[in-house]
Amino acid sequence: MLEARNVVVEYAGRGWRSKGFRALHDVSFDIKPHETLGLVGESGSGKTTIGRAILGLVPVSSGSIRFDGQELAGMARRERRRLSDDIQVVFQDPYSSLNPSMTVEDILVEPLVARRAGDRREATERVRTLLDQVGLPQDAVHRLPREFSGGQRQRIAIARALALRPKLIVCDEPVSALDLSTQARVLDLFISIQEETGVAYLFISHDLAVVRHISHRVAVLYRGDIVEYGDALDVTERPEHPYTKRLLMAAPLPDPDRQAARRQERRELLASEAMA
Ligand SMILES: Nc1ncnc2c1ncn2[C@@H]1O[C@H](COP(=O)(O)OP(=O)(O)OP(=O)(O)O)[C@@H](O)[C@H]1O
Repeated sequence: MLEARNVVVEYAGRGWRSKGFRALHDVSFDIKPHETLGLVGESGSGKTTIGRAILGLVPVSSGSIRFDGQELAGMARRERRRLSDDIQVVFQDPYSSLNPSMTVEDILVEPLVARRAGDRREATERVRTLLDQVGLPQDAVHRLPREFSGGQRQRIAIARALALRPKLIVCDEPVSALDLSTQARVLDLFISIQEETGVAYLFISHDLAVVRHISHRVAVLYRGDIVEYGDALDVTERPEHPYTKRLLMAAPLPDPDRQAARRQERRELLASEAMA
């Protein structure tokens, strides 16, 4: 679905004497329909830059990013706007990514109205479905973002990203600002939404354990280059590149059997909560 080939991104220097900075050197990867590609690397390795290049927020200096066969690099703004129904984003900070003066209903209706996706009644119906999908109560519609916890706000941001039924969501550190138990619940929500809707994710995180939990495949980014790329378990359990080994040593992963058992327990808990 998305093919990035030999992508180079250079940020312009600030002063007339300062040189530009090459944030991505020669980056290639694919995202298949319905899959999660995890992108892991330390701060400054270029993860956000990859997300921004896909979203058209930074220009690609050379190389190609194709989405459903269409070239995104250098695409005109109007065409890009049409595509933005298909590619959505969830950012890290659930406190600044939602307009504080809009109710949840307005936040969720806005993308539908902007794209003329049905009339107001259909939009209201869609909002109900979205709230169900992200596990928020129906009475959330009349409340403001400040009335919700960080995890709940991230659920609102996820509902907004889902509103137009995108094919791909760029998730840029979407659980990093949350405490550990909320992280686990929001990650499971991402997984269950994918099972339900088939949406694909580019899931950006500095945390190898988070990336392993959610990803089918993983790309490891180091100073603007992908140094390791493959099946999530292979990359995270049997890394070949010294940098990935270092990442793993810095943050050892929990025992995979225990992790799988905990994932199953959480699924059962979520299912029983949904039944209740
Ligand atoms: N607008 C900009 N102008 C100049 N340099 C930039 C700009 N944005 C990012 N950079 C530089 O590009 C490199 C990659 O940044 P990027 O934000 O993509 O990294 P990251 O892996 O997402 O890091 P973090 O996890 O800290 O967000 C960094 O060295 C950063 O300083």
